Amino acid sequence: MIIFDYMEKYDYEQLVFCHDETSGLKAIICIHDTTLGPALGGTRMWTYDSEADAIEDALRLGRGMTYKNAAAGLNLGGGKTVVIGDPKKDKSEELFRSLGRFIQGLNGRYITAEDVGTTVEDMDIIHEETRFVTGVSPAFGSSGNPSPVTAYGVYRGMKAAAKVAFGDDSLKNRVIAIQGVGHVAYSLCKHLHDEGAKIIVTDINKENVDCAVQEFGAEAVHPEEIYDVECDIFSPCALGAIINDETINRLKCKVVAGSANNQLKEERHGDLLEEKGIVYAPDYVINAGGVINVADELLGYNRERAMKKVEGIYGNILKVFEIAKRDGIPSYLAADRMAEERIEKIRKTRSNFLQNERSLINFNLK
Ligand SMILES: NC(=O)c1ccc[n+]([C@@H]2O[C@H](COP(=O)([O-])OP(=O)(O)OC[C@H]3O[C@@H](n4cnc5c(N)ncnc54)[C@H](O)[C@@H]3O)[C@@H](O)[C@H]2O)c1
Ligand SMILES: CC(C)C[C@H](N)C(=O)O
Repeated sequence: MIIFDYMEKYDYEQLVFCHDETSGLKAIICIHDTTLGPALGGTRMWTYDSEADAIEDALRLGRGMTYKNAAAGLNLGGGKTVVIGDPKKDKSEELFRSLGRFIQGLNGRYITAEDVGTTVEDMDIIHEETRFVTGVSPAFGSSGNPSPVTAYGVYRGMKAAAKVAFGDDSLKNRVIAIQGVGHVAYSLCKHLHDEGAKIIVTDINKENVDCAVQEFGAEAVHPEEIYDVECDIFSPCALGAIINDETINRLKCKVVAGSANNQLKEERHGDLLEEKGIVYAPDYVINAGGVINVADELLGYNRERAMKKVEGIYGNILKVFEIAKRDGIPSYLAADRMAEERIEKIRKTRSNFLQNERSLINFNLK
């Protein structure tokens, strides 16, 4: 990959390579766009096959956060960190403190939180070195693990998508097939079970499946069978790129609505879902509950205020489909348009000179 060509193509601001010999830290911090505010996005720890893969992931995920934060109505730009390493073997206090110092060095242009491979405990260590971290333990006045809140947002967005597809947002007796029943989907199952939905789950981790079967009366299927099950809603809550040429013609659902990031392998798969008459709830709109919740820490965490905003994911999904109808485009493009329109409007609104610009973020509270 020619890095500057890629950065120019998608208008990236900054890419930071972090190395620390003592801790073995090798990390990449991507800041995509800070028009709306400092870039907020999680830290992913993963065993990448190559450095090129890690750079590409940081770039792709950082840009995704710009769209997610903008569409969620947050005063935040988008960024992400990737740490090259095995989260099961390579974590240490010195590694996360070292990362915290690099983040502190960016002086608030980038704020981190949890992502795949990192936990509240890791954020607590980063917090030793920088205040530009969220998703820290409630003991610090912070919001803690974002997953249950992400799940609540997905539940709200799923109801909105059901309203678009079926004209009724009730999930009672709806058959919902969930791929991956980890942190987010476990909490999602609770909401669905409480509303009387029929749940089908799969996971490569048998313990997670057993738990969903016992606690929520879910039916279990083999991971490869999940694409073929007859259902109302298919909910991808494991991996990205699962809507692809191999899976798309197998889907027997009316709605795709789940927490996984980057569900469409390529944009054209969003067009194909539209052609098949499947209502697709764009991933970064429906899964924004976690970032909405951690972002509230920057104002002085107030759970009630944060949850009210997460409830709003219902309305955000409906708005996406209004734009899709207005402009005659598929929902994934409508979501992009919604985010881009907001960024452009705020860019213009804030372009005049102000002697004392008001900061929308209060870092001193942490
Ligand atoms: N945690 C959050 O707050 C949050 C916020 C936004 C987006 N997301 C996204 O939602 C998804 C789930 O996040 P999570 O925090 O629950 O992660 P998790 O790791 O706790 O859960 C993922 C689950 O998927 C399972 N899985 C992996 N590969 C699979 C496969 N091929 N088939 C079936 N199951 C498989 C794993 O065993 C695991 O149980 C991820 O894509 C993540 O990026 C999470
Ligand atoms: C800030 C984090 C809670 C973000 C989360 N990992 C996401 O992808 O939305």
